[in-house]
Amino acid sequence: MSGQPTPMMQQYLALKREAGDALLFYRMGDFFELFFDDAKVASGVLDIALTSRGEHGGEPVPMCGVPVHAAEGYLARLIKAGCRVAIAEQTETPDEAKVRAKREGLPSSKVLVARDIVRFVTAGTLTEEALLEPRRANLLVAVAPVRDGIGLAACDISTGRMELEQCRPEAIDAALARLGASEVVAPDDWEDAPFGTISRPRSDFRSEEGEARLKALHGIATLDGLGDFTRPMLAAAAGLVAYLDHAGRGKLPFLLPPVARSTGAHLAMDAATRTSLEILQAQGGGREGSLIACIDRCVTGAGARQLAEDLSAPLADAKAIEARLAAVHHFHADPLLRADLRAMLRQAPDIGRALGRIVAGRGSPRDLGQIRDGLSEARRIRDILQSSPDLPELLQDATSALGGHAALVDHLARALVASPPTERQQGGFIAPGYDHALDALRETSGNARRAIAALEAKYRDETGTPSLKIKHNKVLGYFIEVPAKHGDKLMAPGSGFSHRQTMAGAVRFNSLGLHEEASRIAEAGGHALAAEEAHFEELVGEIFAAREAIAATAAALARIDVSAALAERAVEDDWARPEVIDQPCLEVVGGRHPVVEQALARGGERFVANDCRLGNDDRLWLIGGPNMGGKSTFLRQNALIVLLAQAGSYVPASSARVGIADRLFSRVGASDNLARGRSTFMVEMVETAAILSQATERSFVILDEVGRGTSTYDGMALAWAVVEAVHEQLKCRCLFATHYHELSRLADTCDALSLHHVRAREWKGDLVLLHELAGGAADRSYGLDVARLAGVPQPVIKRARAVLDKLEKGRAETGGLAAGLGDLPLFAVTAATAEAKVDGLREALRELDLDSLSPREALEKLYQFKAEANETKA
Ligand SMILES: Nc1ncnc2c1ncn2[C@@H]1O[C@H](COP(=O)(O)OP(=O)(O)OP(=O)(O)O)[C@@H](O)[C@H]1O
Repeated sequence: MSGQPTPMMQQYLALKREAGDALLFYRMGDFFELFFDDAKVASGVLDIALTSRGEHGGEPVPMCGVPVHAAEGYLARLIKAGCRVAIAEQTETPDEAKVRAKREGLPSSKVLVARDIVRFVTAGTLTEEALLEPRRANLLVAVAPVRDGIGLAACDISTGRMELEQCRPEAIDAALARLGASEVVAPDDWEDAPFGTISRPRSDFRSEEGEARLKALHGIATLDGLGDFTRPMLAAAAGLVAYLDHAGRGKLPFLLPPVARSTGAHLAMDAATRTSLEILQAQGGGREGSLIACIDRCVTGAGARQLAEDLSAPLADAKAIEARLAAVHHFHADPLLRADLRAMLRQAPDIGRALGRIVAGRGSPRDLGQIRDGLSEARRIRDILQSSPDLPELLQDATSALGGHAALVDHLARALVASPPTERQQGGFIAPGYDHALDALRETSGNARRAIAALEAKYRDETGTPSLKIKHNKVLGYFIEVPAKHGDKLMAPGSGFSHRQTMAGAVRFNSLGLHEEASRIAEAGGHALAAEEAHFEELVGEIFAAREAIAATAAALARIDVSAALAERAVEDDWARPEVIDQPCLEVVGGRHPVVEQALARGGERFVANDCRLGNDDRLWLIGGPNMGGKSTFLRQNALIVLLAQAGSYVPASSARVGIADRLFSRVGASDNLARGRSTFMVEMVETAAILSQATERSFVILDEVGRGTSTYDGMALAWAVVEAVHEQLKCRCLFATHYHELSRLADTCDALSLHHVRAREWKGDLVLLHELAGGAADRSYGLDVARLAGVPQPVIKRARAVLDKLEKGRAETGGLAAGLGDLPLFAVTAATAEAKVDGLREALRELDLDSLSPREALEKLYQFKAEANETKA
């Protein structure tokens, strides 16, 4: 049909306009249907059939659908694929629609069931257990770039946690990388929005609005008691709450009072550093092979989420780090306590997320049961912690947050059955003995059920039909069924049975007795359900009232789990407690790379431990040696040791003194990380530029073969200049791995730079890589030997050897690539001297009294200045 769209289509199109770019799930009976482009996208992602239904504008309308009962699984796949979904439910039943039609004077055949969007399902606004990963936080972040900075508001609505912070425009990428949000929203006029950001109207991001919403949300007159919130932070909070309001269609999820995250409280790492150190994700994209996969021994999902956060945002404050280390030490020193605690934690359900669902109005009886079990487990944990002597402060604080729920636990324990169901519509979750009226109703329906069973036996006897059965289905309710061949007996007038339905092989009947018992069941069942529903609401209300204390208990359990898990990990591979100090040093004895060590152990190989000693007078190590010799591994293991120590963990070393770093940078020379749209060398240079502009004297930098992505001369020249800049200007701790032997000359001019190499040995003509770090420059690079090890054919190796001999001969004769570089003054020094000379000239000009000069003197002065200026240029 073309021309005027049908009423249904009109309703659909109006809802779709509201849904915007979200896919519209349009409820029709037992299905959610999708139309037009939505249907094409969804059928592609979900791999379900694309059909069509009717016409619109003369064209068939593409359509696909998913059954309502299985919608969660489909939603999960759509969200994972980056889609957002608007759920349009029927907001009245067909009967209600008919009544309405009558009231409005419409023919009942014309009336359409009313529908409305009840919720937007987006990656950042999930609470369903099935859609969330248990060991990963699910963050929604709002970014508010305003005049005095950029505000960020982050929340995990599955647990209610909310944080506000402010950063400078150049630090926004690093902040977003740290948060790793599932969804980012920002004002539509923000030009630097990263790809995938959801645009929202600028008017949503007003700081006054943010302040007002937060006050109203937490019922407080001023935010002063919560922390110091700046204007950009409040603007971001406004944007966040407005988006949640939009997604929940006016129903806000669980939000705890916000915490202000202060800049400088954490070790800053940008996105490239995180990727290169493979903290939460390996280069391949998965968790396998990452740092967290290697160290995570948490026994609860909440603990794993906390650990991921600790590793994403290590601390920069010695006291706070020490507090965490003391907690790990406590469990490290007491294996029995650790084992007991971990066994208990394993039993504890994820109360943080159960609470999130309950407060968001999506809780189930099972969630209530989880709160009951989690809180009572928390009390048992509190008891054993309280009896442990010399509890460090962090654990004392956590312990005190575990209790205080006695009345609630007691109430839940009395009210609920042992394992409450996930569905509340069918009832059956309130324990017997809790409500006598409910027990009586249940007894009535139980009696009636027994009476029905008795009726079945009685009718079999009376009719002489042993195959007679009393059955139940949704449409008919209770009925009597006999095989078709016995149907006539019951059809006979005066039999007491009334015919209801004839099927292919059976006939169905009703009887007065059955009808009476069925009515008793239905009535008692209805009342029982209503009673259970009322109890459910009451219990939810109680939990809601205690939400902040329950969230604090959940956070305390997570912290305890992390501390015990880090202790467990430290014991496994004999890690050491680092000494954390406020000086720019790094002294590691017997350091190891946890991920490489684990991989080697699987193949029965041993990792060779290495030391690292960086301090004020030796802060830049230039590391050479053969390919595959272990340079990258050494660089990274030291960066990971700094990161782990500042996150409050023991470290893979025999001992470590770690001077707190303000920023950590890790750069790997071009050739990896393709698929980024920029040439690899360009990426390398952009990243190097970032280090040169951002690192401070307190930073720790690892640079791995910077310059290798371009021609030898260009690459070496850049590497040279970068090393000089790090040494002369940044003055930070730095490990620099390179294949350019020529750079070793820098040791002559840079006094805080020292040379090191990974050792290799030739044994019976074969190359043996020792993976051992030694002082001094590498003797040669062994590139051809490694190529031979890798299986490059012998003739090619032979030819390469001949070419190499020629090149080396040339080098010996001419002084090589770096000939003449020895006389090159340091660039920073050159720049500084030139600057001083220009200043001198300026000074001389200023002091010159022009009126007292003769023309000849003036000319002489001019010549003199010109000569000095020429000198400066040189
Ligand atoms: N300390 C060590 N002990 C044992 N094996 C090691 C050690 N360090 C590295 N290895 C092994 O050597 C391999 C290569 O190490 P790595 O990538 O660090 O070398 P590289 O010197 O950076 O090489 P290239 O110059 O080719 O990049 C590792 O994958 C690991 O298997």
